[in-house]
Amino acid sequence: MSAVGNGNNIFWHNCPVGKPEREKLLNQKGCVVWITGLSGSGKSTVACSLSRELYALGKISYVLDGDNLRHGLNKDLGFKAEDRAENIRRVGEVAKLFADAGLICIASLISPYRRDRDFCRELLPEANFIEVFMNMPLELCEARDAKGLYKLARDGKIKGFTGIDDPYEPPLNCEIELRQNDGVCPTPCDMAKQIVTFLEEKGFLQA
Ligand SMILES: Nc1ncnc2c1ncn2[C@@H]1O[C@H](COP(=O)(O)OS(=O)(=O)O)[C@@H](OP(=O)(O)O)[C@H]1O
Ligand SMILES: Nc1ncnc2c1ncn2[C@@H]1O[C@H](COP(=O)(O)OP(=O)(O)O)[C@@H](O)[C@H]1O
Repeated sequence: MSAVGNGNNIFWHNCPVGKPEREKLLNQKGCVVWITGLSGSGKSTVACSLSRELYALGKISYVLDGDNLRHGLNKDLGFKAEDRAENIRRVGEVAKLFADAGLICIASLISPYRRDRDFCRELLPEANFIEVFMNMPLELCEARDAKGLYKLARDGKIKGFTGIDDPYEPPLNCEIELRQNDGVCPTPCDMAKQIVTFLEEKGFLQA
């Protein structure tokens, strides 16, 4: 046992069944696929499509969706920069546990601040954090406006809405960038397959 944490009386207890043993059972490697982008850029859709593609390949994944987590784990948080940072920190820690369990954890959150995303990257072993940038123009996201939130933000009925009157910092170091080709957005299935190809090439889909 070794002493860790902020307090003096906190100890880390090791378990003999570890990540490698679980990965061998599952025949995959645990990792975090972190999908970032504006509201309406297609994060949740790609996350679900990716989970389905992986399932078809016999690989176990779990989706942590920002909207869904705000119904429970993060229901006490709003959208101020500090709240968003705490939201991302918590999800990063949960994602780390899922990856340690051997799962392919797919986190889909706006996660607008580079610093917050980089914090989550640092939580994981090298190369186990795969940042996917949904690089869709604001105009496209706003035209979709699936939840009517852009309209409310434009009408001043929501303050601090990402992309309208709150910042979004695009990644500088992402592993995968998903974008339109000649003004056409690829299908969710095609984008999910692009991520699957990356995971295959990096060896995450075998123990
Ligand atoms: N002010 C403001 N700004 C941005 N988004 C807002 C806001 N208020 C509510 N919503 C809804 O909350 C969803 C984003 O939650 P996240 O947890 O992903 O946000 S963040 O990562 O903490 O920035 C987001 O869902 P997505 O559309 O799936 O991104 C919105 O539905
Ligand atoms: N590749 C795509 N092509 C066309 N429409 C899409 C695509 N991906 C998502 N959409 C649509 O855009 C809207 C927003 O998608 P969603 O996944 O909820 O985005 P986000 O999670 O980033 O807010 C939904 O109505 C969804 O059906």
